[in-house]
Amino acid sequence: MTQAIRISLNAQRDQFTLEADLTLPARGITVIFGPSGCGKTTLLRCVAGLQPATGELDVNGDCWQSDHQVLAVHERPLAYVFQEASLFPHLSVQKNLLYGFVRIAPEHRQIQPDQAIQWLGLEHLLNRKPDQLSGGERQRVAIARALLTSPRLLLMDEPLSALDQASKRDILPYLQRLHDELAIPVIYVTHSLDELARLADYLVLMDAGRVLAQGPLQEVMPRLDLPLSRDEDASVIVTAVIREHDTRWHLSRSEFDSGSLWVRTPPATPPGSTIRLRILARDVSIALAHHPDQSIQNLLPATISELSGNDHSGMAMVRLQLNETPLLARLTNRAVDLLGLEVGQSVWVQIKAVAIVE
Ligand SMILES: Nc1ncnc2c1ncn2[C@@H]1O[C@H](COP(=O)(O)OP(=O)(O)OP(=O)(O)O)[C@@H](O)[C@H]1O
Repeated sequence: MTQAIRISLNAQRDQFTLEADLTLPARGITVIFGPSGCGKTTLLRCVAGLQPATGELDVNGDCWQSDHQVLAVHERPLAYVFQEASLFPHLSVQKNLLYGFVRIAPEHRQIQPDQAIQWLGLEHLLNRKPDQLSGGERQRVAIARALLTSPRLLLMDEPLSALDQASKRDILPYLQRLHDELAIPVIYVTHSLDELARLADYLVLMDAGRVLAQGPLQEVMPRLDLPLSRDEDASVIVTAVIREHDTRWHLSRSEFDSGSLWVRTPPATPPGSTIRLRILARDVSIALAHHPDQSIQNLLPATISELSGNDHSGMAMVRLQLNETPLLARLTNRAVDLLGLEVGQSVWVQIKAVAIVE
């Protein structure tokens, strides 16, 4: 049995055509990213069976759609979380949570209420009614309720977009927890590069109804041929392990495939903890020689693997390899010229800031 999500769906609505050919991992969070109107919601709706599409859909070995059969919406074991939580207003949080759960046969229940309540931090909210919750709390209840239906696939369509910045910040750690704890695959639509950087294991970039690129986050983000690398916040994601703390300066040494980086000590991360780092292209600078000043931190040897100038903006993007790990650096075209940078050259990169995103 193939453990993957195979989506090969075409749909047409008025002038808009969706052509999606995707193979997504059997578990983890796949983020669908692209400009407004590119078809992200249409894709989710076709997967859910809410919108007619032709083609094939196979979810971890179960056929949901083929030339011979098309499962109706209610026959697809999935859950859908929308921008606005649609909870039953007259039921308490607890009753909202149990609504779907009790309708699942006990032998098909993959997640127990206590587990979902703990993951989403709902213990103190169980007796409240939805109108006594904040927007972020309502959305956490909606996610827990969706999980308790034990879906084979969880679809999330911009679940944070209706929330203010503070509520988004509060809810993200709960979503991040789902990476490790949840065996159910998630397809997550967002406009936000920040959510993408924090949540995605696998990334699908869409444009005008088509798939521009798909692959593991670490492979897609550094690609210079894709629009993400031209974004003001272009960045790469690096997974690292905390090795030691410098308690005097509140810094920690984190080790990744290709070296070490000092980062601000994240809370509750004993040595051995895995963290996800986001390194923005604008925070990376390039030097031709090792600087003798030992106080400079996060200076690493690298090789230039690709260069792309942009005459219009005057800025260039440089792709570098630190052994196994790709990195992006945004420089002015003038700096590229002054330094005489070219592909294959060995240089030093200084990483001026590293954000811990998980
Ligand atoms: N009910 C509808 N009838 C006709 N066309 C529609 C309908 N809903 C959406 N569309 C069109 O389908 C295209 C894709 O829309 P969709 O909502 O899937 O995009 P999206 O990427 O999710 O956008 P956004 O990020 O703005 O939510 C758009 O061109 C849109 O105008």
